[in-house]
Amino acid sequence: MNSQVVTNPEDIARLYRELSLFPSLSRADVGPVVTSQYGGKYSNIYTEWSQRDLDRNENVNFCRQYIVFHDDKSVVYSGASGNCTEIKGELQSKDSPSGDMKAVVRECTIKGEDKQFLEIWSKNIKMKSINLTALKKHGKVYEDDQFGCLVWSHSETHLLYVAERKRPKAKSFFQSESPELSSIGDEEETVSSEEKETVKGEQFVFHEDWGEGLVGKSCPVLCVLDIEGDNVSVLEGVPDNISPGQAFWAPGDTGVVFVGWLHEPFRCGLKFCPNRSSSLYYVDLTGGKCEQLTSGTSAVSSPRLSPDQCRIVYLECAVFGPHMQCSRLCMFDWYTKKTSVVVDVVNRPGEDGFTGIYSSQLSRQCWSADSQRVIVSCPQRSRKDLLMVDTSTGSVTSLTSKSDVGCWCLLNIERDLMVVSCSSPNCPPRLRVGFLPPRDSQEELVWVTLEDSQMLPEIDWQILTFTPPPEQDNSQYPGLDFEALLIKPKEVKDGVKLPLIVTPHGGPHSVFVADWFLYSSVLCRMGFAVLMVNYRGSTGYGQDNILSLPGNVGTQDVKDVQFAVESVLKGDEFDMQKVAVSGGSHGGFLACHLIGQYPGFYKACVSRNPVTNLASMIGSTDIPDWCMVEAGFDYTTDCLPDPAVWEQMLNKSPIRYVTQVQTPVLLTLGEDDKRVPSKQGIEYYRALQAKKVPVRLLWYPGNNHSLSKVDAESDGFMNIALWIIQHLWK
Ligand SMILES: CSCC[C@H](NC=O)C(=O)N[C@@H](C)C(=O)N[C@@H](CO)C(=O)O
Repeated sequence: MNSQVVTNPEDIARLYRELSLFPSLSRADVGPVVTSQYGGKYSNIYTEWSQRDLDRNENVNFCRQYIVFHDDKSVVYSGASGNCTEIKGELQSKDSPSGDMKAVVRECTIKGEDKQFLEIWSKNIKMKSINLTALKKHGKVYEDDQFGCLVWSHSETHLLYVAERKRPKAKSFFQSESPELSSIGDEEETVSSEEKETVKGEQFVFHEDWGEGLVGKSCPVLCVLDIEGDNVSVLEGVPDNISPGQAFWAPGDTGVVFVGWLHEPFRCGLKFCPNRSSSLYYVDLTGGKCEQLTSGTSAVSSPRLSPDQCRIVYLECAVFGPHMQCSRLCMFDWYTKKTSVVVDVVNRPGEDGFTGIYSSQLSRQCWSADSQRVIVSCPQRSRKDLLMVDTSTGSVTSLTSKSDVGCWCLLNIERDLMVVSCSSPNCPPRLRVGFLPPRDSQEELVWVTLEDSQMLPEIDWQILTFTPPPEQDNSQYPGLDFEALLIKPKEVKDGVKLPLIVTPHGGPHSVFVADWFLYSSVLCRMGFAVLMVNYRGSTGYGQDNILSLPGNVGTQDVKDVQFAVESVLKGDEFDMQKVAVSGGSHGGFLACHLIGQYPGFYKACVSRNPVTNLASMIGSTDIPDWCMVEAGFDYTTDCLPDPAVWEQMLNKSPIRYVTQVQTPVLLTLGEDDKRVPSKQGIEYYRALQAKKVPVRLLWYPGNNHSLSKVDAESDGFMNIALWIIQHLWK
């Protein structure tokens, strides 16, 4: 075999183990400014990381702190303060604004029972530990990014968080009454309040939840802990037809502002679906009155209050339609009660290259100290950059587009000190800080690295741009181009042609930005080139690019990927007899389409939780609207099955081409997938078996759509790598 590919399973596992050690940055908090008696200033930076632990088969979370000496506008000196500490059992934590206290929502098991506590720490003492489970005021606390929050009031006397609404205990009509609780004769009835609330016949009522990644989360409620009084109250006044989340204290702690998602007539999947009907609301704490602050005709998310507590920025996009779209950055003026559009949707990027805002979530803190600017990290074509938005002019300036780093994520900004994670396909995440220069200043932004990582010199990467041939241009949205990330070994022995693994992303409205990808990095270190295709329909290229795909899935996206592959193969770097395709979800849809529409071209196929039949998916997925929209139909909640629609859906699905498939297929399915039900993969599996096409199915219990638990991710990688090797060199 004239190649330089690592094929020994032990060597592959060693490479995976080595590269999986690199942690990812999940959070950073900036502590208060401390001034020494000599006038020197410093702030503590608290960071949280996540790392795969293959031996414990879990993702381990840990924190590390740093000290940054500064003069409020530049970093003078910085360094780590102490080593890492593993974080266990902490669902949420948040320092108070002054930094004097820290709140922690902790989950622990006592005598076999899961319990949740809300702890208040001050200096070196745990001042309070409130047993939320015993209080029985609500269900489990929400720790997710969709609804969850843990917010100190400006006065530092109250804490705001989100939990599941308390559900009355249900019992059977035939359950015998427990004697000590029933009254006999003149004995005082001593029925506990809980017993009084118990309802019969409700044990098996279906409670729909918010779908993939939010399983069991159905009716969130806003909860407030009065720290001094030690009591928890569930906020009243929230309309019955909405699910509240992403809450924070209004100016002066007069009430609470939050996002409310409409959950009537039914809930659909909400994770990665920022197009769900939602509005900003305000509940006044004194009168309990609830006021809707935005129109209710759009989808909003990520409301963020300015430091001067005068304005709220938030993201807005259209309801239904493509699940990820170009967002508007809007602003609500607290005192005039007026909303305005700061940055509108960008249909086609202009001369300045700004392609629009694509983000389902602003960082927890994103305002500059002067309450005039907002920092957004979002995809700009195949990069992810930091954008500075001037909220009074709407101007957008990239702070990082000239950098050779491909991916910048804003973790936090406090008093203009930004904390960021930056990475590239050949460089795992690094932690950097830098002061945002004053408004209208020409000063250069200077980044200081707090935690470096190891650049991998063996990995080379570049961004390729493609213009579809005229016959593949989209007549409704003409002139669109697209890109791909090409990741390949830096050193290639003379005469060796690289094997190529083609990876279209899922979504379809998402994007591969030049970030650190574990799978691609290991495959590259094994000797493969990886082509990660951002076909038309990807986010980050303008709204027209996104809108060009719905109704054309299964053709335009498939042709874009094939065009990119054939363009790359024209060079003599790659071995066109050793090309594999691998994708997940909609990426799996594309992988199955490619092997059906180009029989024999791909020598191996890997498909993770693939969409294989839109018609059979619509009745079982948490995103039925996605099936209709991507097939080219408008969706309404009362739409019913229609044979003509199902025929179109079938025609656009990979299952339609399964009779042409020759390529061996590896399917990896998550048992708990609510997004693309595993029956999709099994339907395709059976069709291949019937055709006697080599097919292998891996089934991962306890895993959902992302297959991101350590066991599925690591076992999945080994099987994918060996499947590709087996069939590229047979
Ligand atoms: C982050 S884009 C997700 C878009 C879409 N959201 C809701 O419908 C979605 O979940 N699409 C799936 C079919 C899909 O392709 N998911 C991708 C991207 O998350 C995946 O790799 O799982």
